[in-house]
Amino acid sequence: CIIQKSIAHFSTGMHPMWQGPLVAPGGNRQSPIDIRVRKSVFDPHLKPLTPDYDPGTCSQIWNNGYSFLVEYDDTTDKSILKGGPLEDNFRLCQFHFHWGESNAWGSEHTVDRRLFPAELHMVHWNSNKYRRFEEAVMEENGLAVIGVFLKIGKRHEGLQKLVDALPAVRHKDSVVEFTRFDPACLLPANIDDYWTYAGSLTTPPLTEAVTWIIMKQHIEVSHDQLAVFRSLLFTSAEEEVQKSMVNNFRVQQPLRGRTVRSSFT
Ligand SMILES: NS(=O)(=O)c1ccc(C(=O)N[C@@H](c2ccccc2)c2cnnn2CC(=O)NCCCS)cc1
Ligand SMILES: [Zn+2]
Repeated sequence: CIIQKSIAHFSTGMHPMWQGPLVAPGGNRQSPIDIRVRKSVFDPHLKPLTPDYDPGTCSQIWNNGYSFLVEYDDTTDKSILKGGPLEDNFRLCQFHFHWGESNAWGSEHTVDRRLFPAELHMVHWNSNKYRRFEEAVMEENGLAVIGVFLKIGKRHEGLQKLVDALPAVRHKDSVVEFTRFDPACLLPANIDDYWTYAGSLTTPPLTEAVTWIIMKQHIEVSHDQLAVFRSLLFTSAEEEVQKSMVNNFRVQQPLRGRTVRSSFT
């Protein structure tokens, strides 16, 4: 999902644009949200998630001035997500993270108000119904995003290859080739236990196109690995004032009567 750089440029003027409009105009399914565990409803019809990713489709890392995106070639159905709450085939186009300046906060979603130091988003679009990402992102059932919470603990061996590449994309709009990375290594051991709800992109255009699938089990990364995320910059090499890329998360949004379903009791 190599998104035309122009979109990223167009939207940079509105720093800190993440906070963006607090709620999209007329939005009643905005993200992120606080997941109230006792209010979630067990749905026995939810199937296990069946991601099937081909590391060969990994292409590059791009610092787009809000996060760093690891992008995948999504011109074929080589890296797809099926099952869970999804009726169709969803193609992986990119993954990225949100994190804080300290380990005390950084995630976008919370579980019973509990914050995590960071959150991984794996972004997929509905390739049964749409021909490309840009179409799907405007449609109600266009996207599926897997959210995984990160906790500080032991070093994540699979993540290290990505961490080592980050200094090459320190500044906004920098891109570096990045291949043969298997995104499945970032998923927790148990992907059968998740919450799912209808929501939106958490950065502009905030479109209400996302089926969110939030993993109950977190992954662990080391303090030093997360510190490298914080060494990235929101700003481009030309700008004289450099701003650390931290706290790139959106404030929580009202549930507006939505039900959060769980795949587990
Ligand atoms: N945080 S999240 O998982 O909810 C999330 C997932 C995907 C996108 C996204 O793909 N947005 C791009 C887009 C391009 C075309 C139409 C609409 C949206 C865009 C807009 N300006 N830059 N981009 C590039 C981009 O990928 N931004 C994601 C930032 C990391 S949160 C945004 C948020
Ligand atoms: Zn995100």
